Amino acid sequence: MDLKSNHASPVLTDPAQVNKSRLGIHSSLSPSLSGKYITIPRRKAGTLDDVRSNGWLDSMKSSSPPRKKLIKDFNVEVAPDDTDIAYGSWMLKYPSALNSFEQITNYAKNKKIAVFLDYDGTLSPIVDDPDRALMSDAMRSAVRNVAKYCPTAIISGRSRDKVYELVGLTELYYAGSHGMDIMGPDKHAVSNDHQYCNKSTDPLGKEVNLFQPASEFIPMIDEVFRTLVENTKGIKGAKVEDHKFCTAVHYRKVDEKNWPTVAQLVHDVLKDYPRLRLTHGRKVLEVRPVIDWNKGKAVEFILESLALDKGDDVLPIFIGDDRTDEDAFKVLREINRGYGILVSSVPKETKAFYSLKDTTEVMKFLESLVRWKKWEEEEEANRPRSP
Ligand SMILES: O=P(O)(O)OC[C@H]1O[C@H](O[C@H]2O[C@H](CO)[C@@H](O)[C@H](O)[C@H]2O)[C@H](O)[C@@H](O)[C@@H]1O
Repeated sequence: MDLKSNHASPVLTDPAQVNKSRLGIHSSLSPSLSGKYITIPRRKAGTLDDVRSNGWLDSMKSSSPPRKKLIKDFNVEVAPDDTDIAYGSWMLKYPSALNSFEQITNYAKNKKIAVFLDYDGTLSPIVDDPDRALMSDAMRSAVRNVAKYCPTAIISGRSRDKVYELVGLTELYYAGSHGMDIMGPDKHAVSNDHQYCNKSTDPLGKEVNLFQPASEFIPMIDEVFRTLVENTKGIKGAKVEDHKFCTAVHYRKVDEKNWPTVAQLVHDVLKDYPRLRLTHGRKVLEVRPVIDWNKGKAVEFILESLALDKGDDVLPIFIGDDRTDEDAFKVLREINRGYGILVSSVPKETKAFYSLKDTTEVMKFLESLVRWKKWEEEEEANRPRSP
C-alpha cells in the first residue's frame, strides 16, 4: 500500500487524557505498558450501579433490533401497524438504495465505485451462534462479481483471519478488528519505514501488505481475552471471542436478567486497563484499544492505498448494519464523497444516506450494481469513436 503520504499516528499521545477520554498513550511514553502484561493489580469488583449509571445497560438493551411481535400460539410474526408506519417515515429520510438505484447510478456514471462491506448482519444474517454466521453461496457469488468491476473490501469487527475464512474470496481486501488489521494489495509501494506496516503473505502465499496500527496491544488484548473467558465461565450463554486486536463478549444467548452481571464483569476487568475502551455492537460488548482508529479510518486508508482518494471520479459505497459502521458512514459524509448504506429493518439514528432492509436486499443491490457495471462497460465498448 502507498504509505508515503502523511498518515498521522493513530496512537495518540496525551497521557493526561487517558482516564478521562478515549485517548491513549503511546508505549514510548508509558514504559510499564510496553513490557509483559502478566501481573494485573486486581481491584475490588464494583457494584451493578456502575453499569447502570454509565449507560452500558441501556445500550445493551437497545443493541439489536427488537423482533417483531411473535404470536406464540400460531408461530407467526405480526408487525404491528405503528412499526410499519414508523419504518415508512424513517425511509423518507433514508430511502431504500434499491428504490434509489437509478439516482445512485446516475451519480456513479463514469466513476470508479469502491465497495466496502461489513460482514455480520450485512453479508450474513444475524444468528445466535457467531460461529454459524455463514454467508450463502449466492451472496458469495454476488460479492465475487462485484469485485470484478469494483475494488471491494470487507471491513469487519471480527479478526481478519476469521472473516477471510468466512468470505473465502481471494480477490478482495480485508480489514479485521474494526479496521485495526488491514491486508491490502502488494501492487502499491509501501514505505518500509512506516511503523505500522509489514509485508506478509496471504493464505495462498501471495505477497500482501499488512497495516496494524494497534500491534503493541496484542499481548494486552490476549491477557484481557483470557481473563474474560475465565470470569464469564459461570454465566450460561456468554461467549468471548478473540479478535487479536480487540475482544468481544457476546450476551445474545445470556438470560436478560444476567446482562447486568455480564456488564459488571467486563466493567471490572476494564478498570485495570485504562488504555482499553468498550464499544457496543449487536448484543456484544467489544473491548478495544484506545486509539484513534476505526472503520472510517480504514476506509480512508484503503482508498488512499488504492490511489482512489483524490479527484471526483471515485464513488465509495459502504454497506453496514452496526454501530461501528457509523464511523465509516460519518467519514463518507465528512469527505463529502460516496454513500453509506445502513442495513436495518427498524428505524435507527444513522449517518448513512440510504438503507436496505436485510441481507437479501444487500445481495439484490450488489447484483444490480454488477448488471449496471456490465451494461456501462458494454455501452462504453460500443460507443462510436471518432476516427
Ligand atoms: O463488523 P461485523 O463484521 O459486523 O462484526 C461485528 C460483530 O459480529 C459478530 O457478532 C454479531 O453477529 C453474530 C452472528 O450473527 C451474532 O451472534 C452477534 O450477536 C452479533 O453481535 C461477531 O461475532 C463479533 O465478534 C463482531 O464483533
